[in-house]
Order: sequence, then C-alpha cells, then structure tokens
Amino acid sequence: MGLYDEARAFILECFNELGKRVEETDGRLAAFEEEWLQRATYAPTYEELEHGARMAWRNSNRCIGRLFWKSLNVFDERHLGTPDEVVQALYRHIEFATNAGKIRPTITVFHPSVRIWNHQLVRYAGYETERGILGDPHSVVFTRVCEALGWRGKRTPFDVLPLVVQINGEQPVWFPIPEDMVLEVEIRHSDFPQFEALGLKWYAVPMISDMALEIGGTRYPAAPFNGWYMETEIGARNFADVTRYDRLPKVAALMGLDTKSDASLWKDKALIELNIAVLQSFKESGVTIVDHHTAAKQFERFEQIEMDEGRELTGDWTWLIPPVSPAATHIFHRNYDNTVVKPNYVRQESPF
Ligand code: HEM
Ligand SMILES: N=C(Nc1cccc(CNC[C@@H]2CCCN2)c1)c1cccs1
Repeated sequence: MGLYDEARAFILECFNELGKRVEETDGRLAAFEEEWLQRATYAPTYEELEHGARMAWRNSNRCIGRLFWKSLNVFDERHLGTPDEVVQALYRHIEFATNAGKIRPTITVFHPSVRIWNHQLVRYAGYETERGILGDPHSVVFTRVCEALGWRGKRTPFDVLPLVVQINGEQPVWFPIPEDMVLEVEIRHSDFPQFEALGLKWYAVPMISDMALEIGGTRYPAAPFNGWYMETEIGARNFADVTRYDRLPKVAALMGLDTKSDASLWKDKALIELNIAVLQSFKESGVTIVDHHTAAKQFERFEQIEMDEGRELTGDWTWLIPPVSPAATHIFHRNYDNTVVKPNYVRQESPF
C-alpha cells in the first residue's frame, strides 16, 4: 500500500476511534487531499500523532503491558532541529517520565531526520578488560562508540552512558545525563542481609530509544518511549543472564545453596530470591514496578477489552510469556496471532 493510501486509511481509522462527526472527518480528508496535492506527503496533526502513538502501543505484539495504552503521554517535538534542542527534550522526557518514582508512560516524537544512537536513554556502559567484561556486556560496542566520540567512562559496573544524538546523518553529538536526573534503586533483600554486599543496583525507568514509530506510512526513527519495568527483566535477565551481569552463582553462594548439583535447583532458587529482591527494593524506594503475575492478569484484561471493543488481538507468545514461571500465567496456555498491524513500533538498522 502506498503512502497516500496508508495515510488516508490511518486518518479514517483514527477519526473513527476518536468518535469524530462525519463533517469533521470530511474536513480533515479535504485538508489531507490538499496537502497531498501541494507536497505529496503526509504529516500527522498533533491529535493524530497522539492517538497514533497510543495505537502503536496497543499493536505492540511483544508487550505484556498494553492494558494502559490509552494513558500514554505524548510530547510532539517534531519542530526541533539541533542536537542541543533535542537533548533538552530528552532531559525533559527523563524527568517527566521518572516523576520521582511514580513513573508516567511517555513518548517524545522527534523530526524524521533525528536519530538517537542509544538503545535506551539510561543504560550502563560495558568494557572489555583482561579480566573479563566490566559493566553491561550488552553495551560494549556502544560504549566503544561513545569513547571514540570523546566520552570517557569511570569504569564502574554501573557507568551511565551519554546520550548520542544525530541529525540528518551528520556527525553525532554526545551529552552527559546529569547524575541527579537518573533515579536508581539499590537492590536489597529483607530475608538476606548479605544481599546488599553484592553491590547491585538498577535504573528506575526503561526508556527505549532505538525503535521507530510508524504512523500512516510516516516513520519517526527517534521516538523514545518508556513504561515501567516488569521485575523479571531485571531479576531474571539483566542480572541473571550469563551474557549480562551473570550474578546467579554469587546469589546462590550467599544463600548457602549447593551449586555443585543442577538437581538441587539452586539456579531456580537464586532466581526467585533475586526477583523478590528487585520487587521489594523498587517498592521500598517508591518506584513503580509490576510483578509478572500481576502483569499477566492485566494483559488478560487487555485481551478481554480488545475482544469487547471488536478489535482483533495480535501478540507474540514467545515474548509475552515471562521468563520466570511462564506456565503459571494464562499466557502460556493459549496462542496468539503474531500479525504485525500498523501503527506500530518497529526495529531499525543500527546507525553505528
Ligand atoms: C507501562 C508499563 C509497561 C510494561 C510493564 C511493559 C512490559 C514489557 C515487557 C516486559 C516487554 C518485553 C521486553 C523484553 O523482554 O526485553 C515489552 C516489550 C515491548 N513493549 Fe512494553 N511495557 C510497558 C509499556 C510500554 C509502552 C509505554 C510502550 C510504547 C509506547 C511499549 C512498547 C513495547 C514494545 C514495542 C515492545 C517490544 C520491544 C522489541 O520488540 O524489542 N511498552 N513490554
Ligand atoms: N518495561 C519495558 N521493557 C522493555 C520494553 C521493550 C524493549 C525492551 C528491551 N528489550 C531488549 C532487551 C535487551 C535484551 C533482551 N531484552 C525492554 C519497557 C521499556 C519501554 C517501555 S516499557
């Protein structure tokens, strides 16, 4: 389908969902035709961008958090043209979304010529050293890119990477994130006082900045969006994966578990306590987080509402099931149609 058809179809679907009267829809279509004649292109109005970004969340097949799609806060920054203006909008996004821990799901949409090189606005650096990798192995390549641009990390396991902004394919520019802007949670466990000695912490807000927002055939490569974490992302993947922080053996040791035999299920016990520690620590710090059982139940409500409102549910089972106790959720026991519907958030090739 060409841009004209995609744009026109989106406007009709958007105005229908917003309950617009037929005169309003006809007026909008006439303006669209006029713009098309003049410039053979389509730029969503703010209202179309706002609802389109919410529809894109609703259509994100891999997302378990979609129940709240209508509450997405949308900032339209498509008029900004310089790296300095863009980074100020990113600082504002971080502060508004963080909201001292009462996280607000938010997206900021930039002009199509803007590209943010970060995977997430806040993420830890990774360094290859003779004694193995320091920090987040997932960030090793991007950290090298940041240091090649002139940034220098302190070489702790939790160095917050700089923001890297590129306009029109020109030389990217890096900016530090002020430390007091980054809310982090120290990980403790009420039943294991030694847990603190692991020195684990994680940032409060996951803000994806490397996916493109596609609405009515128009693509926005820079449209950072955030929600809040599901604890398993931190406790069962970021801290547990061998190719990430790989902390299960240390957690098992402090719990006094027998790590010599797989059959003792020491890894499973360590995983559960690590995820409990993440939940307790975020809650104690007043930072929004959801456990995977509650998240699954919220998703089940989303499934029901989509059916009631006559929309075809799409989903990606392989990502929707949580990595801890998947069969203890309803998701595991049903299947999902993984058709990609637009508007949506799409992966794009790496800019570096
Ligand atoms: C509000 C709380 C939210 C929760 C708890 C949540 C939870 C999750 C989780 C656990 C994943 C899988 C991530 C992984 O395994 O790496 C995911 C994926 C995803 N979420 Fe959500 N989400 C939330 C909000 C949002 C928002 C606000 C958006 C966009 C506006 C969004 C868009 C997506 C997309 C596009 C993916 C797939 C990413 C990919 O394909 O790499 N989510 N979500
Ligand atoms: N809770 C979240 N988690 C999330 C959502 C989308 C994408 C990601 C990152 N996925 C890739 C990571 C990195 C390796 C495996 N997972 C995390 C949210 C991030 C932004 C909005 S919600």
